[in-house]
Parts: sequence; C-alpha cells; structure tokens
Amino acid sequence: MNPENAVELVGVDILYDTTALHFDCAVASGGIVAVAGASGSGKSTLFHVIAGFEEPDRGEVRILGKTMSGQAPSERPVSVIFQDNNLFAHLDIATNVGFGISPSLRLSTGDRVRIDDALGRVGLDRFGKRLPSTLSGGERQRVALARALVRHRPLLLLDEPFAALDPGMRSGMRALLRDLHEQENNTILMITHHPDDVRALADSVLFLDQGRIIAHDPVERFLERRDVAAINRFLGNE
Ligand SMILES: Nc1ncnc2c1ncn2[C@@H]1O[C@H](COP(=O)(O)OP(=O)(O)OP(=O)(O)O)[C@@H](O)[C@H]1O
Repeated sequence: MNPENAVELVGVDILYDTTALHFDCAVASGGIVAVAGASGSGKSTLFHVIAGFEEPDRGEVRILGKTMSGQAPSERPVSVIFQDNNLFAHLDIATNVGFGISPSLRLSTGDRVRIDDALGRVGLDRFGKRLPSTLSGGERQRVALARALVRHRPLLLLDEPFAALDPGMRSGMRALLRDLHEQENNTILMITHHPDDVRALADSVLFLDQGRIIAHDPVERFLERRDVAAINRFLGNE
C-alpha cells in the first residue's frame, strides 16, 4: 500500500453476464493520465469502480493508500465530471456550482465567495445568475469544472470532457485544465478517444483492451509504441 499513489486497483474483477473485466494498476499522484481504448474496452467501468458507483466482485480499490471497500461515492476523495455535465436545468449556474460544496445547498457567505472564485477561474465570472440552457456546451463543461474545483478533491475523473466541443474549444479547455491542474496539484484521469488530447495534455496513458489494462506508459513511450494493434489503431498508425 503506497500513499504516494493516487489510485491502486488490486486484483479487481467485475463480472457481468456476458463479459468479465479485470483491472490491476497503480497510478502515481500528481499527473494527468489519459485513459484510452476502443469502445467497450472498459474505460467507463474503470471510472465507476474508482468512484464507487460499481463495487468489484473481487479485489480492492485504494485511493491515496486507503481502501475504498464499502465507501459510498460521496465519501470518496473523488470528483467526477461526465460527458453530459449533469447540471440541474432549473437552477442557476452559481447554485449548480454550490452543489459541489453542499448538496442541501446550505451555503454560507464564505461558500458564495468560493463559488464566485471558482467561476472566475474557469472564465465565467458574470455567469452566476444564468440558467444552464442559456450557455454553450463548452461553457456548461466549464461550469462542471467549477463545481469540481470547489470540492478540492485530490482525484478528478473526467469522462470525455471535450466530446461535444469543436476543435477551437477543445484546445481552450485543454489549456484551462492544465492550468487548474497546476493550481490544484491534484491527479486527473481523463477518458479520451483523441490522440491529440493525449499528446497535448497527458503525462501518462492507461490503455485498455477487452476489459484489461494492457499498457500503462509515460506519454512519450506510449506515443512511440508500434507493438500492439489496438494502440496502433488508436494512434492512427495503420
Ligand atoms: N451494467 C452492465 N451490465 C452488463 N455489462 C456491462 C455493464 N456495463 C458495462 N458492461 C459491458 O462491459 C464492457 C465495458 O463497457 P464500458 O462502458 O466500460 O466500455 P467503454 O470503454 O467505456 O466504452 P465506450 O468508449 O463505448 O463508452 C462492455 O462490453 C459493456 O457491454
């Protein structure tokens, strides 16, 4: 057990009716890790297990050296941002960010300052009173980032955060994520289908194939790999 590791998956088995997944890995604290692999390879399941939405049939999840067995998602030191950003449509942006601090929305004056600060850090200072429907897709993703920021959890899981964004917005979001990562000093795991995200953002790569982690490499080494067909397909080498 190593507290320097942000995440350890030790002999984790997930047994579904038609498929079985197995995860073993140790992710060091402090980096941005791209999680890649073909559709159906197990990326979302990996996140669900770490975040606690899914309990392993066997094995153990550890975060910062502590076992997560029996710990509900809300008790884990993890924030998750899904692709569709899960904002409440009837609540304004500041209140949506406030959910990151208190799900019952009992917010102190200090909390409101933190919310304004987080919105400022993602470039949405004057958006607090607006409803999610009046924002662009990229702006909504930045609200989801602000909601994660106010929680200050050491581990941030991003499930394809740029999927709905056009190329210009993607590069803006990458830069923002890099800045926030440096400020927060957290560990980020980010599912992506885009080699460009890996090249631009990742320090290392977890690559999944058919329910297993088949590569866990520093990014430079990963980008030079030519030995595995699934990685070649991802990198566009064939
Ligand atoms: N609740 C479930 N019950 C049964 N099988 C499941 C369940 N969740 C996932 N699976 C199966 O586990 C495998 C991995 O699915 P998962 O969603 O983790 O893949 P993924 O890599 O995230 O795919 P995508 O890139 O398409 O989102 C798939 O074969 C899927 O059908």
